[in-house]
Amino acid sequence: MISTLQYISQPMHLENIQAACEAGCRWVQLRIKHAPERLIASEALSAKAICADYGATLIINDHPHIAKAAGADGVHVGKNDMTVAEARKIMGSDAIVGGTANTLEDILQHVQDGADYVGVGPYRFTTTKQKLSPILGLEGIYAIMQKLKALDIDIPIIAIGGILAADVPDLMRTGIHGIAISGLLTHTTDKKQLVSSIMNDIQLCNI
Ligand SMILES: Cc1ncc(COP(=O)(O)OP(=O)(O)O)c(N)n1
Ligand SMILES: Cc1nc(C(=O)O)sc1CCOP(=O)(O)O
Ligand SMILES: [Mg+2]
Repeated sequence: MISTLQYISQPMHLENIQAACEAGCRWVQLRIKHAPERLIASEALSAKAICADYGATLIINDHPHIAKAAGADGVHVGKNDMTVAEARKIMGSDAIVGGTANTLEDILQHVQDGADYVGVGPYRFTTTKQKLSPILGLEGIYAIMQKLKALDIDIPIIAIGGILAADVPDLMRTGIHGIAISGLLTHTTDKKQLVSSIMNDIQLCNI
């Protein structure tokens, strides 16, 4: 089952992951950019231990070999990484493999490659990721969801990029499965309140 609320980690990764889990988030993506692979591998092992304590799913960004070695639940790959199909070969059929999309065509490719979910963004401008694809906004995400519906394609779509708590109801009404947040949760003091109010909004839109 793909969670409807996903936390994407930021520096002070282990502390932030612990805090996200403590606040009630049960899906974590370890996203460490521009660091030696041995450091990412060691952080992945520690992140795995934290997530195991909370029964949280752990996804490793960009690095299927590290994900597999750490016993993570899955991996997320984007345009500048290996393909979902290549990542699947490394991770095996039981693992979770997610891919990034900015267009309907990207999504269709990931579906063909056997993705379990697709992260679609950016919803709005964000400084968390460099070299952003074109901003989709609510209209862009809605248009993509309508096209998927017309094609009868049912894959969990996770919106990402600059998402704020107030965006959640409108975003969920486009038909997406859930959202991924990074800066919002990282920089919020009352994380428990934020997570529970977002989860509440997500649930209300699923009734
Ligand atoms: C859920 C989710 N969606 C999209 C991304 C972005 O992945 P990618 O395009 O590979 O960019 P980086 O995160 O590697 O900078 C993601 N990580 N998670
Ligand atoms: C990791 C990532 N991928 C994106 C994409 O558009 O593919 S946007 C993004 C950053 C998400 O962090 P925040 O919630 O702080 O904006
Ligand atoms: Mg990537």
